[in-house]
Amino acid sequence: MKLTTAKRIFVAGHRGMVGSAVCRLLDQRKLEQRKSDGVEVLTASRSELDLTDSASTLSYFQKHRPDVVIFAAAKVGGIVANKTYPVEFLSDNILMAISAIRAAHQTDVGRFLFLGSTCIYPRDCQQPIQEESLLTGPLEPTNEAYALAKISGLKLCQYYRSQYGSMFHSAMPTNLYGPGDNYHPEHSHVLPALIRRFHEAKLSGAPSVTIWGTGSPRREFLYVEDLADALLHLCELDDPPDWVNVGTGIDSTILEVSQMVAKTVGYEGKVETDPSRPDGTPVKCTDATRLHATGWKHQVSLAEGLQRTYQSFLNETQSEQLRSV
Ligand SMILES: NC(=O)C1=CN([C@@H]2O[C@H](COP(=O)(O)OP(=O)(O)OC[C@H]3O[C@@H](n4cnc5c(N)ncnc54)[C@H](OP(=O)(O)O)[C@@H]3O)[C@@H](O)[C@H]2O)C=CC1
Ligand SMILES: C[C@H]1O[C@H](OP(=O)(O)OP(=O)(O)OC[C@H]2O[C@@H](n3cnc4c(=O)[nH]c(N)nc43)[C@H](O)[C@@H]2O)[C@@H](O)[C@@H](O)C1=O
Repeated sequence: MKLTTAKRIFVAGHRGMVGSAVCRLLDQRKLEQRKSDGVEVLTASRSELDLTDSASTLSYFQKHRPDVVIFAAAKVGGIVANKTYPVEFLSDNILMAISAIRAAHQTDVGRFLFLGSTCIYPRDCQQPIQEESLLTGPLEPTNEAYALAKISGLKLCQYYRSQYGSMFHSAMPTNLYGPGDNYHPEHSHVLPALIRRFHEAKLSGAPSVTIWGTGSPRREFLYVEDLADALLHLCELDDPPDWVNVGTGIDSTILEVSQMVAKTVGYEGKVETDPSRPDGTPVKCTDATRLHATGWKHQVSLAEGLQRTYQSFLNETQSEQLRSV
């Protein structure tokens, strides 16, 4: 089953940054026009469907019978949220993955695309990170819980595919950013945290902004609308990889990235570091060879993506829709 032949497409986590970008892209591609042929994009808020509840998840799948599932629901957060709440990051994410993947099998879903993260790879694995590095060494302690849940989801998809022939496969996105991100000062990822902090410093005229850690870790960033495009592309492949990195192959230090954010926001003060805060993985950059071999490459540079994200941050702040949870 391919996306373009599906009648019912379930986007799990449609209110999140990734799920909402996938829904916007489906809409742009006029899948809505196929409504006359009975094509539907299915969504369910958490109050309608708690995906950690396997019985409710199975009944939802039995009732709505999706053909294709893009699974962008998860408990998500930055380095401090992951480090502080390992119980929830492991248990919620593993329950969601197992409930949904099993329900998909039990209701004959034609394609299931699971989303993991590049934090599944060993902390000190060879760079750039190839898919083959999975399970070759210890995980980064700050996100071990989340990574274990994501590895389980990826492996469960792979096992259903090999044991039952199900078209279940996974994408491992690198660090993401873009419209609809979470701007919580402590729990968010680095880019939304810094956009907010530099913006507030500009407004208050603060002489300096402090970033966490030493500023030396290297990270790769992908604009969420590029990710949405990659996910739809993967859903069209006849024989997709069991799991594939989705990234740009380009990384920068956190200090360099913070200077880019300052420039985007128009902040002219100093940038200071706080080494008492965790650095996490020293380097995390994907090898995008497997992805490129499927015929997909990112389009949006970090400088351009930051401009677009800052604009959406300003719009979200003005309309009081800023997510900060
Ligand atoms: N953001 C990033 O940098 C990266 C994200 N990813 C992966 O991409 C996917 C999407 O992440 P992102 O969009 O950033 O995350 P968000 O936090 O923005 O969105 C997550 C979505 O999952 C929903 N959700 C959480 N728990 C439940 C539950 N128990 N039942 C039903 N729905 C639930 C949330 O619902 P509600 O709106 O009600 O809270 C929300 O809509 C995740 O799998 C994540 O692991 C991978 C790499 C990097
Ligand atoms: C996507 C990925 O995201 C998480 O891993 P992470 O890559 O470490 O994510 P992060 O965005 O929170 O931090 C990146 C770097 O940036 C530095 N940093 C500076 N200043 C701020 C700051 O103000 N906030 C944050 N969060 N980080 C900051 C921070 O110290 C670190 O060195 C995983 O837990 C897991 O969720 C996962 O898969």
